[in-house]
Amino acid sequence: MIEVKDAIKVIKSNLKPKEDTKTIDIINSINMVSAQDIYSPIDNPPFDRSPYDGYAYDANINRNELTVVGEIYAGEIFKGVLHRNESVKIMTGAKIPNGANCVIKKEDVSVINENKIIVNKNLKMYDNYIFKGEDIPKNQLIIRKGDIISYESIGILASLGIKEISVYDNLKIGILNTGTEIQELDEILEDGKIFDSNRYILHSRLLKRNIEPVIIDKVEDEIEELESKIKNILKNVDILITTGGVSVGDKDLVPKAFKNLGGKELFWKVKAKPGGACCASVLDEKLLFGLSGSPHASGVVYENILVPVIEYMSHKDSYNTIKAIFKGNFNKKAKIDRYLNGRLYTEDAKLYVEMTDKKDAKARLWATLNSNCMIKVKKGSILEDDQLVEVVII
Ligand SMILES: Nc1nc2c(c(=O)[nH]1)N[C@H]1C(S)=C(S)[C@@H](COP(=O)(O)OP(=O)(O)OC[C@H]3O[C@@H](n4cnc5c(N)ncnc54)[C@H](O)[C@@H]3O)O[C@H]1N2
Ligand code: MOO
Repeated sequence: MIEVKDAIKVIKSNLKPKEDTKTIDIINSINMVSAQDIYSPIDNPPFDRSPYDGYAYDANINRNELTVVGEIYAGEIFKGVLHRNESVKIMTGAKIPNGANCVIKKEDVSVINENKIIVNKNLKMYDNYIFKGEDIPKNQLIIRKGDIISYESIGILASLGIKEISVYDNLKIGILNTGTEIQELDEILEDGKIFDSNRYILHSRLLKRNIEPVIIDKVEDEIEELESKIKNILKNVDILITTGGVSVGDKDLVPKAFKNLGGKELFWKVKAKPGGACCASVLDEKLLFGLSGSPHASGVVYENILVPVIEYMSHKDSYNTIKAIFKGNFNKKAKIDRYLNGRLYTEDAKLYVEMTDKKDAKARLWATLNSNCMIKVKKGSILEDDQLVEVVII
């Protein structure tokens, strides 16, 4: 039995981040990890432009009455050159014409007629003037290899005309739900059987992290069939996650199957409550991870061990824990770290967390319904009202 942090460590030391890359349209790149440094190929903005609707002119005027010699809208250009005491009516975003070096807002002029204005403010050169490349100059490093693509970075890429980028390929993950008792949702529930909820929870958990499982299958508690399914799935995945069959029962065959197939066992059982029943092996640089069949227990291990591992293998690092003020009481001491279903909420600009399952019954799915986090109770401790607690964002 090892600590959660050591479980993560031992997996990381036996597996490398996935190096495969692919080139994709930026529209599909949200939350992907860039596999390249990206430099700006152009200046942004690509030309000197006006920040206001107004009039562009040379600030070195020698009178405040100016002749209006033309008008430019955004997207258009003024072909001539402005002379002193001449101006051009200009709209926000339009290219500032040659000869002009400032823009006066429309509100700051008196219009005499179509061809004449009086400027009511003294502007200096480059007042109200946006320079070419002022936002992002050409050759600027905008995204580093390893950066997670955000919608802001997608916006910047688009503004620079970059349509495709190279990213690390998604991890290929397979799900294998084990158990003779589990049934498909469209079957009639037989006596002694249950519907397979783990598959749906796990699939959704992966989707939430932008990972579409490549294979989803189920298998009864029969060692040969189990081994053969695992073997087949492994051909196409980087990580295989199983649920069920990892404890000490006669039909808890998953650790045995991993071993029989030649997997190197990294651990069996971790110090977490619930979730202690789980196992991990590596085989051909792939991770075989056996989660417990119990839905909350498997969620604890998924969020606290698998997420950091998945993030690591995806070149990310975002195991999120924060501190919040605990509301309520929890008096059960345990010899190992415990994880409670919780709900974070804010009140008067403070972050609070409360339990969603007063009984902390590990098998209860209901308690997970309104949960948005897990509350960590360190071994040997209890929780008191208003104390600060560590919370894992899920
Ligand atoms: N003698 C002992 N018995 C058990 C121990 C122990 O230490 N000694 N540990 C208990 C704990 S804690 C847990 S957790 C479970 C872990 O069991 P497994 O991981 O082997 O999982 P199963 O036995 O296959 O299933 C547990 C539970 O979850 C239900 N289940 C299974 N698959 C699904 C699914 N796809 N969807 C919904 N529910 C599922 C299954 O029917 C069981 O009720 O072992 C304890 N026993
Ligand atoms: O070990 Mo079980 O996995 O506590 O719920």
